[in-house]
Amino acid sequence: MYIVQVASECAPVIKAGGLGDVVFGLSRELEMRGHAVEIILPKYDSMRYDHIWGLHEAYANLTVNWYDGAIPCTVYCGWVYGRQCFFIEPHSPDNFFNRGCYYGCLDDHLRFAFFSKAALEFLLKTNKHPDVIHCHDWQTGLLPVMLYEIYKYHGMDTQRVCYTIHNFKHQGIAGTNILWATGLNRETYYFDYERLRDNFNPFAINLMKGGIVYSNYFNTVSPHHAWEAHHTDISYGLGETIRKHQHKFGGILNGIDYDVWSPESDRYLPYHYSPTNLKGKLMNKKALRERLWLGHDNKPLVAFIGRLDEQKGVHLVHHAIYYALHKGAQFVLLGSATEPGINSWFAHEKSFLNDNPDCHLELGFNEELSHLIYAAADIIVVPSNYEPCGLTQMIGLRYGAVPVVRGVGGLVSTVFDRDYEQYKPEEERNGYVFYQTDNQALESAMDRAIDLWYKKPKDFRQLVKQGMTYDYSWNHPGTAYVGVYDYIRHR
Ligand SMILES: Nc1ncnc2c1ncn2[C@@H]1O[C@H](COP(=O)(O)OP(=O)(O)O[C@H]2O[C@H](CO)[C@@H](O)[C@H](O)[C@H]2O)[C@@H](O)[C@H]1O
Repeated sequence: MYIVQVASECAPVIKAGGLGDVVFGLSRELEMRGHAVEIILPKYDSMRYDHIWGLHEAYANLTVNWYDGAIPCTVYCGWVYGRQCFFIEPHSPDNFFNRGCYYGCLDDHLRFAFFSKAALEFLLKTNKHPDVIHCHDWQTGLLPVMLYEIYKYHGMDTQRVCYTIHNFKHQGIAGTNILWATGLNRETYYFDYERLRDNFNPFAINLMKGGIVYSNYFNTVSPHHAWEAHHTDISYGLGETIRKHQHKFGGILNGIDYDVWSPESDRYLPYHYSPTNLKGKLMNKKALRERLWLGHDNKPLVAFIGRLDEQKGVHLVHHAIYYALHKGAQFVLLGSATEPGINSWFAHEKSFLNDNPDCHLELGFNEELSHLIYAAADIIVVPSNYEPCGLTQMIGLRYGAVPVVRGVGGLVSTVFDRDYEQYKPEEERNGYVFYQTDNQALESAMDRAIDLWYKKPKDFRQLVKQGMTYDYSWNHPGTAYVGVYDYIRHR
């Protein structure tokens, strides 16, 4: 099969969060299975050019109609650890992707609507005929709309679209100017509840809704979150639309790329280790402590890695820091906040805890450091309010950091409580789960994890090993996505 991924991120060259990991990891898995995969991305000025090999101009004069005029683009091609990527660079005073950031601009919906259109235009002009176009999140929600309403009539009539939703919270709520910009035009036609009109804001269109309505199949990133999206209000107003299109909706659990995330071979780790030899893990812990000026007492190291926002349960993350210290553990946080309030809250905590030898808060995005933290940590906390899948608990498991998670979304499908899991035998349990959103719930799970580390180190090590032997690679999800692609291709 020939598959084209169209996304706003691909790790490690463009990574703001888990979306980047998924686009890269899934593409690698598909290629290993013999499928041809190409990835189309925006050419941001701020992406990590040091992770691209052989970047060269692939298509010089791509003209993309935009409002009444057109924007010329150059398309570059390069390899990101073996994956063939095309980077679209528009040339216009809008400067869509030269903003020193990936997201967070007032005209984000225009930037990514343009990108979606340019991706289709590129496929058309270069005579590429993928069997499946796989789009991700609101940024590319308009792609299937334009494919079926415009590009189908220019010869792109065999392409099928799989649309994956990684986060229902961000839907791309936009004005109808998007319709005029992209050439979809017919405002009354699209501004309909059956098509793009937002279910709650009667004056706006919803790009994610467009992706749902027009794709051949759409999914979120774990079966449990698919259930939540269907039956609870976690889909942020899209429940009605999901129910209407439930015949083509599913949940596929993400994997993690074991070529990138393996303590046996991780290129960022000073010491390698495996479930049968954990000595290297201890040495990484020492290395991290030295790097972050932490004390070397015999204490468990608790970590949090992730975006600092409401989704991740920031109030519980904050409580986890102080509770870990209170319980005689160390705490390392690596996180970045886009919301100014949360950013200054954690910046304040950082300066408050600056001289504490048992705590380090690193605010910002640092891929290299994240690997060392996973490898050094004994426990990783993921107290999310909601979590479509969650990669940090899966990476934590792989690196021997016992996850303490809130029982929502994909966390439920991947972490099984050592003491209370009913459906798994003891030797298949791998962490701790709590359900409520209050401090006491988190404390009860952290208590159990930290107490086991102190009081029954052998049992703790056993739990670590059980987690490390779980298979959360792309193997199973790869099969599931190929199944979906095959299904939509032959329907
Ligand atoms: N400050 C930092 N520095 C370095 N690395 C950092 C970092 N903050 C986060 N990361 C890394 O980014 C990834 C985050 O994974 P998550 O599952 O938390 O994704 P996120 O919530 O962004 O995305 C959404 O998409 C993913 C993928 O589908 C879903 O798993 C998830 O539930 C959904 O919310 C991990 O690889 C983590 O190590």
